[in-house]
Amino acid sequence: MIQNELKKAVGIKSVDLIQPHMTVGLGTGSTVYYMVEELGRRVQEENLAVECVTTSNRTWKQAEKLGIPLKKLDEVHTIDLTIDGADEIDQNYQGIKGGGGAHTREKIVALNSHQNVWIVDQSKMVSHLGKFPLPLEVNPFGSQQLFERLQAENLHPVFRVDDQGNQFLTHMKNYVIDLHLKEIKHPHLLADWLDHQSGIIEHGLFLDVVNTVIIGSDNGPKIIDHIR
Ligand SMILES: O=C[C@H](O)[C@H](O)[C@H](O)COP(=O)(O)O
Repeated sequence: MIQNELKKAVGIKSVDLIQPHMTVGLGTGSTVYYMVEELGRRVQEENLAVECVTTSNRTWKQAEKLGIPLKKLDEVHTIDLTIDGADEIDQNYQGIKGGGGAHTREKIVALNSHQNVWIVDQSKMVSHLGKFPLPLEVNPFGSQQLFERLQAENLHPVFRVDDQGNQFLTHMKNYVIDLHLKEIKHPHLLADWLDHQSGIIEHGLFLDVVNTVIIGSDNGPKIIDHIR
């Protein structure tokens, strides 16, 4: 199966986990796109009653068009379930997110959710994290000094640029620095160090977050449940 078909299959499958009257977090990305389309269909055709918060303007616009009831994060008390994509998941179900630069809002929503589900095609499953560059959302103020600090630590930073070669901006108008690490041997130690650097708004290591992973494979979606 081609990659988009795998993404579509897991996107559709994940909507089965949404129960009536849940508050649901909607992630961001090309896999989540299919989940949101299917959720919109069930809201429209099957009167599935839910309220949703989103992790990006992109997802908000898509969900709004489909008539999915939306709330701002600060308007809800709890989030029952969040469904999101991931860029890499290792054998301990730790992840890297932020390939689209949406990881700050994604992490805020994830850490406020009772359950987190990641939907991925099989290419995202890896033995060790780090082949995918680790995204950092950084404050533009002092970003050059931060960049040099990251260089001095041998973390191989690269400022992300957009298609036109301009500085990539997140929707909060911050920069993204990607760390080209090849392999992250100690994800918790790295996350802890990054958490203590001024100027880093959020990094893309999502550790001990996910409860369920749905992996798209040629044999159909495979659900790994009760991870934590
Ligand atoms: O910033 C982007 C998000 O973290 C996405 O969830 C992640 O990049 C996976 O996206 P996709 O499903 O398009 O590969």
